[in-house]
Amino acid sequence: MAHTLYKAPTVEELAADNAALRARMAYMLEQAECNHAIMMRHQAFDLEIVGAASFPDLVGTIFRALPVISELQSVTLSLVDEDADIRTVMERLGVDFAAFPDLLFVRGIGELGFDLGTRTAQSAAPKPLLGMFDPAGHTRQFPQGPATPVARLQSVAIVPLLRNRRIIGSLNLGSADPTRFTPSLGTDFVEHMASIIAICLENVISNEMLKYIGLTDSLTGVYNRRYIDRRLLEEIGRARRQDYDISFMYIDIDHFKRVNDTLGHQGGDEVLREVAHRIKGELRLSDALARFGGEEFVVLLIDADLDSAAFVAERIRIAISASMIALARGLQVSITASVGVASLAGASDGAPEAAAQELIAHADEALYQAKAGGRDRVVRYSAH
Ligand SMILES: Nc1nc2c(ncn2[C@@H]2O[C@H](COP(=O)(O)OP(=O)(O)OP(=O)(O)O)[C@@H](O)[C@H]2O)c(=O)[nH]1
Repeated sequence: MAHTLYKAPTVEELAADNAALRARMAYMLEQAECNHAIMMRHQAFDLEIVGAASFPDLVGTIFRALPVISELQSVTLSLVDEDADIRTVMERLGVDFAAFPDLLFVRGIGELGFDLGTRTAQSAAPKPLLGMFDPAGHTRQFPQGPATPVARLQSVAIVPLLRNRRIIGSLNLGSADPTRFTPSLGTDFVEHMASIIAICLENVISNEMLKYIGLTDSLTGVYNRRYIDRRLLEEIGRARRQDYDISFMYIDIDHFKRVNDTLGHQGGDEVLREVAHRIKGELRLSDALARFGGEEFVVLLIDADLDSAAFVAERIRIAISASMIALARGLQVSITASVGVASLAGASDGAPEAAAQELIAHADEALYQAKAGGRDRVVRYSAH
């Protein structure tokens, strides 16, 4: 009978095994700690983006934090903005897109790079595209620029941003590690991250849209009274702190009732839109134009005393009356406007709310005098 001889390991062998096991355990522990740290960083990131109060706040956080916590060389976002509504509204709300070179807009989902086939509302959502970076094929997601060192990218993940199966854009992740994103890799993690980003994006975009709608006049697209009331208080505070003057003007179309009576309400609306356009053409970017309702426009001029405001008012009056306004049905109409101007220097030094009311009342009084004096003129407020 053959015996298998069992040879007891030597003490040295046991010690070596032991050391190898310990090293392996230490490595696994280190990996677990590392994964835990990554998870915690991602949780903190999720919390931060969920708490973002505005669109610039959200995209700023994504571009600042995601490359760091995910150890990526490039993170960009492509947003579907078919009619450029998102871009227009954000610009109107003061978002500086130059600060976000990694924020990209596309006109349709076809431009995102996913294989959509004949996509219907019932189609399955597209999956993330993981693979080697292709300098020719990925220029749309990773445009060359100082902020996006494309040359160093080796592998990329293009992850769809989905809201209720609707594709709102893509999250584009670029790594210098060729093995970071490979087609065989699981996509649960990046899909989860993209779903949180998509929810946050949709939320802030709808909030900004609501903010915009709440502060603008739907007929002419200029600001409304709520905006001016708020802005005036801020500007009065700033003007007093920095010791400059601000002015306010009321612009009222003359005999607008006649315009409406002869051209109809729709014709009147067209005139209002064109007048808003002409006034805007005479203003600086820092000035604010609003419709206070009816045929009354107001302008808030920053860093302008009564003299310069009256000068601008005269330019506006001429721009309104200088040429006929062409209407959709081939008709033309000639109109004039009366303007009342007042400045903060002419108001008392009370609380900003009282000063704002006084400034508006002074401009209104000057407007009344312009109407009483024969219309088509500018009158500056002066205390009697
Ligand atoms: N088309 C149009 N008309 C409006 C709108 N809001 C107010 N109006 C009209 O504006 C006219 C204002 O008329 P009035 O306040 O009597 O003044 P006016 O005819 O402009 O005369 P003066 O201001 O004294 O020169 C009215 O006919 C309103 O119906 C609007 O949103 N669209």
